[in-house]
Amino acid sequence: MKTIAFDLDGTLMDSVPHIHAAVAEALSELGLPTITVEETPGFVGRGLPVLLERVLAHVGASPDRHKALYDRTMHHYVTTPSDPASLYPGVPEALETLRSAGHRLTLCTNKPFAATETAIRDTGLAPFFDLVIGGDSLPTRKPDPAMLIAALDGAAQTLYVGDSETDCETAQAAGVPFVLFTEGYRNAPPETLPHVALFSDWTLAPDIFATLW
Ligand SMILES: O=C(O)COP(=O)(O)O
Ligand SMILES: [Mg+2]
Repeated sequence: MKTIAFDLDGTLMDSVPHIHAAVAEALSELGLPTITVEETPGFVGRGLPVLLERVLAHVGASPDRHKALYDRTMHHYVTTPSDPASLYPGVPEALETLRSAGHRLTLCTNKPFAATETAIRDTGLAPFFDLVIGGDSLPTRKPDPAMLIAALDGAAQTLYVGDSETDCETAQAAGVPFVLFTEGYRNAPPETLPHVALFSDWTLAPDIFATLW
């Protein structure tokens, strides 16, 4: 049995439309300029507090608006349903195959825990995971390794599957083999991120992972 930890946004789910909707609604309520869907991936990856710091700087608003923006964004984040169609094709089938093979699956995401719970409930992913660590579950977030260490829970044989520089740095810091999903919200070319494997198609993931042990 292996323990495989997964990132969520940009790895299992194309969550940018959902994140954008929550942030844009909150910006509008606060009377601030908005952001586009196209700009949104550039803000994602280091958790919601950092995302909103980046958004405030981008729209030219004062950092003093951060708490109000955080509270309103969280409200929309947890009350706006996530669409199961936002899962990358083949994700539920791949997780099912990995579970059936006896592996333990966990989630290690910088998305706030409450928003993670609603997203995995709405998209039907919740039953696959033995453990969920969100971006506010611990005092630190990725790329600090503490979240990933907690998500792997002392397992001897592990993998971390993620889409971004943040995930790669986290895996390196934790000493965990990193598998890169290439279709998420990465800025740098794949070859610049150390990885034991990479893939772009979830239907191939279980077979690719099986070559790693
Ligand atoms: O919320 C974020 O900033 C990114 O979330 P992730 O860690 O699931 O990619
Ligand atoms: Mg991600």
